[in-house]
Amino acid sequence: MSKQKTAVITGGGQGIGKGLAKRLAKDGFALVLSDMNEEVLNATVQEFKDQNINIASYVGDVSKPEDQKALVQTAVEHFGSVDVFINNAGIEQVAPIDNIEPEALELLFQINVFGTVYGIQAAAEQMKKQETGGKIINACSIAGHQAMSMLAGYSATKFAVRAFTQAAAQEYAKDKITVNAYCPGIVGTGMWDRIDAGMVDYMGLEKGEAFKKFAEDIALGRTQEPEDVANFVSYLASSDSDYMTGQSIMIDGGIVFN
Ligand SMILES: NC(=O)C1=CN([C@@H]2O[C@H](COP(=O)(O)OP(=O)(O)OC[C@H]3O[C@@H](n4cnc5c(N)ncnc54)[C@H](O)[C@@H]3O)[C@@H](O)[C@H]2O)C=CC1
Ligand SMILES: CC(=O)C(C)=O
Repeated sequence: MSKQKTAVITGGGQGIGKGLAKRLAKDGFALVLSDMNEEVLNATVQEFKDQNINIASYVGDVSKPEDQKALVQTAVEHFGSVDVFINNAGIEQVAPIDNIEPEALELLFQINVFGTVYGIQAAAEQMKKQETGGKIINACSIAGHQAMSMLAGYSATKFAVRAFTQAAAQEYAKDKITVNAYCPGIVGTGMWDRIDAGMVDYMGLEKGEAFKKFAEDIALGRTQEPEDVANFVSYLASSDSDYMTGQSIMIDGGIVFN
C-alpha cells in the first residue's frame, strides 16, 4: 500500500480553508491545519478527529517565516512528508484609496504576500529534500485578475500572489514541484461578512446589500460555497494536475472572463 500523502493548509480553521480540509480528507490526505486563531483551529481539528481523520495542527502567523518553517516541521514530525502545501490564509481591507492607512496596507502585504512567500519557501525546502516533488497551491482571487474598487490594497496583494505563483512555478519545475493558484469569486465566509460591513460604512449601503449587489454579477446566479473552491483545489492537489504549473485559475461562477 502506498504511503498516505500529507496536505498542509494555512488559515484552515474556518471558511475556505476548512472547506479545503474537508475535501482533501475525503480525497485521502492526512491533514495539517494552521491558523492564528487558536480557538477556531482547535474546534475544527476536534471535528476532524471525531471523524477519525489523521490530523495535526499548528497555531501560527503566516507572516512570520519561523512559524511557516515550524508548520512544515510539524507536518514532517507527524506524517513524514509535505506533499501539498496550501497558502490559504489571507485578510481583506475595505477602503477607498484616499483612506488607505500605511499600517493597514503594510499588514495586508505582510499576511497576503509575505506570508505566501514564506509558505512557498518553507514548503519548497522540504519538498526538495523529499525528492518526490510536491504541489504548492496559493489563494489568489478574481481580484488578482481584475482589481476591485474599495479593495485596491487587497487586489494588489492578489496580483502579487499571481506573480509569485508564476515565478515559483518556473524556479521549482526542476524539483518536480508545481505551483498554482485558485481564484474564487464571492464566497460567503467571514471575510465577505467583513467586506459587506466595510461597504456599509463607506458606501452608505444596508447590511447584506453589498454582498447581494456583487452576487448579481455572477453568471451562474448564486454566490459561492467553500465546497465549490474545494472541488477545484482537489484537482490541483491530485496527480491529474501534474502537467499544470504557474496558473491562477478563476473558479468564480462566471464573474471575470479572461
Ligand atoms: N471569501 C471570499 O469571497 C474570497 C476569499 N479569497 C481568499 O481565500 C482565502 C481564505 O478566505 P476566507 O476563508 O474567505 O477567509 P476567512 O477570513 O473566512 O478565513 C481566513 C482564516 O485565515 C486565518 N488567518 C488570517 N490571518 C492569518 C495569519 N496571519 N496567519 C495565520 N492564519 C491567518 C484566520 O484566522 C481565518 O481562520 C484568503 O486568502 C482570501 O483572500 C479569495 C477570493 C474570494
Ligand atoms: C474577497 C475576494 O477576494 C473577493 C473577490 O471578493
